[in-house]
Amino acid sequence: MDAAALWQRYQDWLYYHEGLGFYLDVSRMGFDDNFLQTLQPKLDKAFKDLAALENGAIANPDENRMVGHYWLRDPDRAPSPELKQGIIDTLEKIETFVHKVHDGEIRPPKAPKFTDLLSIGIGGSALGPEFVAEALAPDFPPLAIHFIDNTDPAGIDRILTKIRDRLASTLVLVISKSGGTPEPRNGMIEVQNAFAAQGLDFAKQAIATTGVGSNLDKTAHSQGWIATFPMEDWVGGRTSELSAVGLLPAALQGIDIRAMLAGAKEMDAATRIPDLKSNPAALLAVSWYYVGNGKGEKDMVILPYKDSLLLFSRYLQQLVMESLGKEKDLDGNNVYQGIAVYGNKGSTDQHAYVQQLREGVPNFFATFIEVLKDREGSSPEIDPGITSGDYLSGFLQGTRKALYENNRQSITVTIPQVNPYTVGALIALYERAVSIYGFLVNVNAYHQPGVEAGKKAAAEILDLQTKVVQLIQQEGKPMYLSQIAEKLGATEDIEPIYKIVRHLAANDRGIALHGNLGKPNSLTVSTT
Ligand SMILES: O=P(O)(O)OC[C@H]1O[C@](O)(CO)[C@@H](O)[C@@H]1O
Repeated sequence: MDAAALWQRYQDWLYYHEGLGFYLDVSRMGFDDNFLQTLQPKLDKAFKDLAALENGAIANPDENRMVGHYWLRDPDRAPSPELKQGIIDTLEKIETFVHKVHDGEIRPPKAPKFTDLLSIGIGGSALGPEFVAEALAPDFPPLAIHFIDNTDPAGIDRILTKIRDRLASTLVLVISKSGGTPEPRNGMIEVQNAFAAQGLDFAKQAIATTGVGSNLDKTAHSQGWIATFPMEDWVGGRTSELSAVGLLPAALQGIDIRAMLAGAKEMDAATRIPDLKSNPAALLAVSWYYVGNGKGEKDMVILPYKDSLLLFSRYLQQLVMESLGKEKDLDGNNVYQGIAVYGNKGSTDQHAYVQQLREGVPNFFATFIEVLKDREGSSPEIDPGITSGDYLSGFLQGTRKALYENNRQSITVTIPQVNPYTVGALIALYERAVSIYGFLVNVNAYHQPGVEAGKKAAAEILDLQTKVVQLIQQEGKPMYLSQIAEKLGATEDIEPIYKIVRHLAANDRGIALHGNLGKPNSLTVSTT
């Protein structure tokens, strides 16, 4: 396309939302009218399905659940007065609680005020709060946030070491919808140990956000934690950032959560319009469908040109991949759907992987996130008439152009600045784009059956470990791996047994390996 035609296409397809100061440019995606006409019936159905979802349909049939994250920012849309009141009450509870913490009315037993917030959670119970903290936390927040989002002992130590002198003034927030996920449970127990070691009363410094009646909820109540906040059955983990999961830690850090909700509500209204050109979420979903043939054939590379949006791609990775990455469609056919998401930030990535994007395997499309405002206040000139922000803006334009010239397609999302209002809007935009795309490809975007297989296998490994250790202790003499496997009636598990004992031996856990470490069959295993 020559420059004039491209400029025309840019203007024809440019979406602008005045209230949000938000632009979406899909002109560098190659769809044509023919494609759009063919897709229109599916898109019309997706709009209808989405309207039904918002009205309280069981949009997650496998789990027999409603999907209600859109009600969180517009409680009037909740399908019953009770649900509406629940949303309003939780928001008020969060605000009252946060006010009291900031004022020192709710305070730790051995310090005048809480200074730090330690958030323990994983997946949807971590990625949203992490993204928002990185994007929006003030430089000197009332409570400085730290995250434990794994069961990595060294990672836990790193955080606990960082805050060890302020543990007495640290508020611990355990987030888990199910209240039974191993990683946050392990993190919680390790943090409880750290509190005990300093003679601190964990319960007097702990709060939880979890499903009502979950194990975590019961623990928090029986131990007398300061407070618990509900996570509703109809909010999925990966769409929970604008529920208590994300709002509570955000508010504790001094972030304006009402503005986040208002931005999301505004974007929800814009993305509810059943017309492609007037609906930025539909424009995204249709672009994704086009570029990947409705089968996720191209990866989504997220390139925000703003340091504070660094974690947006990690956040989107779960939102998109856990929602869309499905073996079966809603009719039970094997479809192996999904869109792979990765990214980091520009212009940093230009010096990492943009080389491959421009010239290598063309298996992706890029999404540039552009922020118009460079910084608060004025910028010094780096070259005559040129600032650092001009460079950043120039690099974005340059990379977009260079990719296009080599037939690499891209979308550009433009926001006026990074603030609670625009971040709320971005979250809502992608939540709804995922909903629409899910309907376009006919998958249940709200369950995650594939995660269960790995969890189950891990639990079996831990059971096997207990048996292996008991056997080695009982035998009291070195044994070959094959002997262990045979005695346990687990000959098929010889490889996991080897990995278990190798891990224990590396961690002074009373197990030793003898023989050639490079030849597992030669090894004998004993107690130390
Ligand atoms: O909040 P929970 O129940 O601890 O779950 C954490 C995460 O685990 C998953 O269930 C599976 O990865 C996610 O969907 C969820 O966000």
